[in-house]
Amino acid sequence: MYKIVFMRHGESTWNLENRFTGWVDVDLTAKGVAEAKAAGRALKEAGFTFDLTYTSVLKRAIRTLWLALDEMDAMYLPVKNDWRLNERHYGALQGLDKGETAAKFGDEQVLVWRRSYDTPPPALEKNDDRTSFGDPRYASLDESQIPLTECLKDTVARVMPAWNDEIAPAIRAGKNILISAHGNSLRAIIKMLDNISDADIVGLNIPNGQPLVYELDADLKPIKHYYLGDQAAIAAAMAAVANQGKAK
Ligand SMILES: O=C(O)[C@@H](CO)OP(=O)(O)O
Repeated sequence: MYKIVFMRHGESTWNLENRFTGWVDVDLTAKGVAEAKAAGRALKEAGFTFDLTYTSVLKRAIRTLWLALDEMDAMYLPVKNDWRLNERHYGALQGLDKGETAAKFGDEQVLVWRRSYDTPPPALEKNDDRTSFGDPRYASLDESQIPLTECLKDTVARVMPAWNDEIAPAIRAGKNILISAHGNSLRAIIKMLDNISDADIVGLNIPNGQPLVYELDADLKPIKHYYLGDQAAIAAAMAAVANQGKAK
């Protein structure tokens, strides 16, 4: 039996402001820092140890990982930064207020943009200042790999090669792995692992800064999964994420 732990970053400044974030590189709030440290303590207290860690190239996930590792006294662990674990690109919605967007376009439309499997948000224009073209962290990528928007299906298509080519072989080699990533890049991995239908994935919301443990069989099929920590608080945090896209 294998185990892997996933963790969404702690609260970011744009989570607090309720803005669509995607590939924008915002940092953690003080609450996000506290969540990341608490996640590290929870992992340590539950006896988890790791050999290898993965995160995105966005600082909210990277800092969450660093803070959690510090709490575990495990900052020596290798950290692999992979752009393919980035948040889903939110296209022209990046920077907009989620509640205001719902008031303008309706809760239903915003739910489709936030959670549907194959309907992307409106795309950025190529000459929009908000594109990631020219950002040095993506210098090794072909321009065609840098999204202007993404639906979850697109995110699955970029995350899965990272899973299949890097992470799954490391799990099979017996490495204990911690992944610090994002709400929608984790939804992409979980959809694939649990074989969640395109319809049911709409209802899956991931809370900030809560370690999510997956136990996997020899074929890397999930046996069970559970969040560490206070289950009522986690359920409330998931419901709060679901409600972020509603007009007040
Ligand atoms: O804004 C985003 O990039 C994501 C995660 O914070 O939000 P949502 O939950 O609306 O997909």
